[in-house]
Amino acid sequence: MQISNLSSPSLKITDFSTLPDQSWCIYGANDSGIEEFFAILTGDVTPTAEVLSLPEAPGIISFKIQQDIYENELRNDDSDFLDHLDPGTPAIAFLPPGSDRSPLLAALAMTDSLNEGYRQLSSGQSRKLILLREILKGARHLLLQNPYDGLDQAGCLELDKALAALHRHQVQVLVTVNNSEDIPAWCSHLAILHQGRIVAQGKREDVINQIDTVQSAAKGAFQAVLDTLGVTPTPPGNPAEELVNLKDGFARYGQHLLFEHLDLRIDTGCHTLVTGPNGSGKSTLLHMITGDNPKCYANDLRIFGIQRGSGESIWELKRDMGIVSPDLHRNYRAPGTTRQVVLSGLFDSIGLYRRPTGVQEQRAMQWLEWTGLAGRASQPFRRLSFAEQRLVLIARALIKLPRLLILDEPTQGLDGHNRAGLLQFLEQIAANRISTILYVSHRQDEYRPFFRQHIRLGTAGPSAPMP
Ligand SMILES: Nc1ncnc2c1ncn2[C@@H]1O[C@H](COP(=O)(O)OP(=O)(O)OP(=O)(O)O)[C@@H](O)[C@H]1O
Repeated sequence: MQISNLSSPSLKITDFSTLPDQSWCIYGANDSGIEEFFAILTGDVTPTAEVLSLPEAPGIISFKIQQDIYENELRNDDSDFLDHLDPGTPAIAFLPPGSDRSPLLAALAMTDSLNEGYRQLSSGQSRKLILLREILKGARHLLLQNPYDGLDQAGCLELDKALAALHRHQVQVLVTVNNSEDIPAWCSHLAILHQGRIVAQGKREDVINQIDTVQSAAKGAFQAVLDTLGVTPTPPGNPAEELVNLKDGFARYGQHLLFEHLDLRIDTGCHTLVTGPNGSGKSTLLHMITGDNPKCYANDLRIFGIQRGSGESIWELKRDMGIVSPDLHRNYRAPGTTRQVVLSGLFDSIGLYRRPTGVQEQRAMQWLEWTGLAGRASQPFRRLSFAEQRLVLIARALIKLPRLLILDEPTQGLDGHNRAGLLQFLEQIAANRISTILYVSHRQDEYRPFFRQHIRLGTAGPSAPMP
């Protein structure tokens, strides 16, 4: 691969080249131009450049490819013409013939999911499936965008082993990452992208020390400040109210039991962390609480003191919730501007169908400033990068500072500064007793002290108070 004198709206790259025996990691913050750089490498964006020699027929993993597959599956959904839900293309059909014998399937815990339809896979499982597809098809070049995002810890380790083995077998692997902790040990070379330029490149051991300097010069886009919102903290002595109460809860699809005997009670201030391997039922549990999964009716579940299935309106319950999830992100496909997406959080809609007040407009602009996106307020949301879209969806959930904030892997695709910014803001929310937070993450550095209980799915003994 060779790039010389490349110029694009957000990148100026004088020289970048790789050799066949090298595997590269490109590290950059969300605003470094790294998403555009990846799109250039995959041929999705064509910049002006003196030399642009890119790998032929590479295997590609990216947020865009995952979204394209999902949207294609939606287009082919035949549920309306069948007497049952169309599960979509079975996972096995995405893999090259003979893949079912690959040990990597078991290593990534995907053997039991091969007959499930693509849309039934959990977000981590669908990412693993596309990773498997690209790895097993035997491409000589792999281009992977944030490959560890959304994978459970065991999955990250197994993927790391597989990529290290591919590197040893002369497959040229290039990964881009937004978090320095994700820089893999097996990559032989490292480049750092900062403000649209490659500021360091070379052997991993020669460049890694420069990460700290670049990180301290950067600052994340997410800069929300609770004080300026003018919200009154809830007095400490206020009695706690019951927000969620699930008794002896269970979730099952056919023969596949996700969890059972789960007691989950969340009162105001009882910020709750939910963890567990990919496919253990975290999103299913959260969808039961948000009313987006019919399993809530089969369970003894009270939300805000109201028994589910008692004729209540889900929209009334949603009024007190703010939600971010991989599922919301991939389904936020309604046309609209960035500003309209933030405003839609006030009405719990996908798309904006009501006229907001002047105060609401101002508040949305305030949130766009806090996410570094005020300049893109009038641009179509779908044209933003994945990380920018994620920041907008976070703003959409936070704009109404709801009683219950449901954040399912909210930091996917975000860099360290943005993750830290969001978690600091959540800390402020918790300290001022504004919202109660229900949070899912695979990243251990997000397991902050403000969480009061920890629900572990997919392991013995599902629930425990935080140590
Ligand atoms: N409609 C459905 N029909 C059959 N199985 C389903 C359906 N929806 C989800 N599943 C299965 O339920 C399991 C749990 O999915 P869920 O999304 O809750 O997992 P998760 O713990 O959130 O995973 P991840 O960490 O990857 O996001 C998965 O194995 C998934 O394939």
